[in-house]
Amino acid sequence: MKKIIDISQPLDHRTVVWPGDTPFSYDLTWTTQDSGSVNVGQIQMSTHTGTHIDAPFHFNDEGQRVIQLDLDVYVGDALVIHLPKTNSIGPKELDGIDLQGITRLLIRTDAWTDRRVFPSEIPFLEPQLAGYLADRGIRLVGVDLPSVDPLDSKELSAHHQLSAYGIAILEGIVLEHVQPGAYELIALPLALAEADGSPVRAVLRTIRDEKGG
Ligand SMILES: Nc1ccccc1C(=O)C[C@H](N)C(=O)O
Ligand SMILES: [Zn+2]
Ligand SMILES: [Zn+2]
Repeated sequence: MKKIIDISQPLDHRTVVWPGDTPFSYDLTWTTQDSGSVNVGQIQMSTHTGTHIDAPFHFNDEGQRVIQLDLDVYVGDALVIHLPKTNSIGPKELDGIDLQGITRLLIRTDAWTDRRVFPSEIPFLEPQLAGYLADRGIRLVGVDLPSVDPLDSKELSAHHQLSAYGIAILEGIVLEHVQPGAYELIALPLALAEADGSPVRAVLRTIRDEKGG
């Protein structure tokens, strides 16, 4: 059986959000007692909460909204690489990693493992990484961090460069329990027609069948 590894952050009122952004809440609009039959919930959240994807509209007024995104990118073979203790990630950090035939690259930095607090500093993707990845056929990059740019960045160079090269952005994945290697990724956004981003349930499936077929 192919094993499913959950790489999503759980969403509840404790989930840490970008400073100043909408906290996550789940409340019951009706309880079985009120309604006589059902519990019906409502959620309020920022589109950039927990494990999520960015649509280009997040950083570009003319950019694609979530529903316009090509879903192919969010399902398929992915390579998990481990780059701990690095301040930034550029072509140099990927030197020696064979990206031949890789379409989706997930980077485990282990720089945000205490997810009860928003990090004060994170490793970021160097803008020149976008062209390097695109040249090698990468169409999605995922990070175990709340952003691909430095937290205080207003230019969002990595976001813009990745988007310019047609590379999709997946943020806030949980990889500390994942060994580097090849997997199948599934991280589909909701069919949000207007949104700039979407929470995803991100999972990895092991490629090779484990014992028991
Ligand atoms: N929620 C925010 C509120 C204000 C300013 C930025 C954010 C972000 O989410 C940026 C981050 N690079 C992101 O794409 O998730
Ligand atoms: Zn985001
Ligand atoms: Zn982002």
